[in-house]
Amino acid sequence: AEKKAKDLQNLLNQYAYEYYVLDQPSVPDAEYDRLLRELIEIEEQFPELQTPDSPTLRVGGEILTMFNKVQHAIPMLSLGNAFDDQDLRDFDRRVRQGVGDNVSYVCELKIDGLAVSLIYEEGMLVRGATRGDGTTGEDITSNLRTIRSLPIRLKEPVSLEVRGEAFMPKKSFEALNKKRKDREEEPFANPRNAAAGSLRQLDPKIAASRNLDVFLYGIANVGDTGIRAHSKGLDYLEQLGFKTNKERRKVDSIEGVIEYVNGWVEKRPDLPYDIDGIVIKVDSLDQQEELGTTAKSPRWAIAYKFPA
Ligand SMILES: COc1nc2nc(N)nc(N)c2nc1C
Repeated sequence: AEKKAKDLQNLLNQYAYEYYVLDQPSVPDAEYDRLLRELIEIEEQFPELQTPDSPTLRVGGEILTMFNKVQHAIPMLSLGNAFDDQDLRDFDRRVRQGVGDNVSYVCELKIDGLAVSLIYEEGMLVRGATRGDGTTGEDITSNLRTIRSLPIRLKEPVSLEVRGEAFMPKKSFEALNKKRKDREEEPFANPRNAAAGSLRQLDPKIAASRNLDVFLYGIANVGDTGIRAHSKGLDYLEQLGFKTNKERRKVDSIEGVIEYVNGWVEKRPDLPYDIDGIVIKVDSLDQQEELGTTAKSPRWAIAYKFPA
């Protein structure tokens, strides 16, 4: 039974990775469900065989009485805003005054969800938290564990902290609100509120039922990895098994940024999730360090906000 359980855990985690992270399932849902039921039976019979990263744990554990407060060793900053092309050109001028004209930017979709911090030790998820006020957040590990696209065990046994945005896809939002209306419950105003409401539940089974998703967008303690470009950091996150947003693009001028931004103003409604803007970051980590941060925000990044 031990080998059977191990094989099933690994196989099901691989299937879930292909389905939720790569969006390229290799087996039909019925096959996944059949194998999962088999594993549930084995683990019920031999509880000691249930590993911390067993797929049977994705449905949520015991109900918490409260969320513990946690401190962010590295503050989770907020982003300065840009509202038009001129703001973007001003940002670019400030950057080039600081680090010279040889600058590349990474453009990323700004997902309209909830910023989260995830700490892994030797490849295992040990803590997930909300941003809170940037210094103090809430420990919502039990809820974040239920997000199928978030790895419990990384592909390499590394220790690091990553940041990203947890969100509810539009389709899940519409289905959830339909169910709430049928039950005469108050519908959620938008997917962001629905995601926040789901992650604030003390019962992880509720979060597990809400089809939440997450895109990781940065490494907090990147110094330890030896990576020197943000774009390489995102590639590294993918190698570790994280889900990153594939629409990102590295450009070599603010003109390239403006072209990318204007392109997404049109294409925004076609996305399967809400975005409220575009985040633009200096790609070189050396240049990021040279520019530094204010008390609130990095000088090397800006959020272009779409008109509400
Ligand atoms: C570097 O700091 C940040 N980077 C980000 N990147 C993306 N894609 N989306 C965000 N919401 C975001 N937020 C912050 C504070």
